[in-house]
Amino acid sequence: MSNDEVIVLKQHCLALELRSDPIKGRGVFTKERLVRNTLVEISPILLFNEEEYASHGKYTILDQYTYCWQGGYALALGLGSMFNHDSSPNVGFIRDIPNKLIRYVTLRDIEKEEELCISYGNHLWFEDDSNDQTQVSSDEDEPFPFAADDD
Ligand SMILES: C[S@@+](CC[C@H](N)C(=O)[O-])C[C@H]1O[C@@H](n2cnc3c(N)ncnc32)[C@H](O)[C@@H]1O
Repeated sequence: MSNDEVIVLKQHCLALELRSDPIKGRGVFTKERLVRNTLVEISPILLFNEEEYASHGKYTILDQYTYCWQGGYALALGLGSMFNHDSSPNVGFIRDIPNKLIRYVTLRDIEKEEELCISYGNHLWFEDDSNDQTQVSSDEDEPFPFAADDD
């Protein structure tokens, strides 16, 4: 995929697209207006246990993608790994531990052409390029290992 190529996700029932940004990399955008509480994605997860993650995963690119999970760390398959961070997110996520899924739901109405973003929490490992950098506390929902471990 070249940097400016748009991938239309035809298999998805919502009109979502992956677009690339020179700083943030790939991100998820909507081509249609979405109302609050719309389920935009269900991602099955791949679970790495604590030992496996500590020995291997954390030394790889996985460390930029994995969510803290009961018993280890989880890689969201599908679009779940493509949501960029915004400190005022328009999408929330809910871990379904027994079913090993993450559900992503809109937190407000979202206009056509907006990027869909989640919050990674307050402990970022990169310079935040989101538009509104107001800090919000989301301690209960720190998705990434850096956020949980590096204090
Ligand atoms: C879970 S990935 C998101 C998908 C990623 N953009 C890609 O192309 O694979 C997390 C990475 O995206 C980038 N990223 C996400 N949100 C960002 C933001 N607000 N500002 C700058 N970089 C961001 C960072 O490089 C981060 O390590």
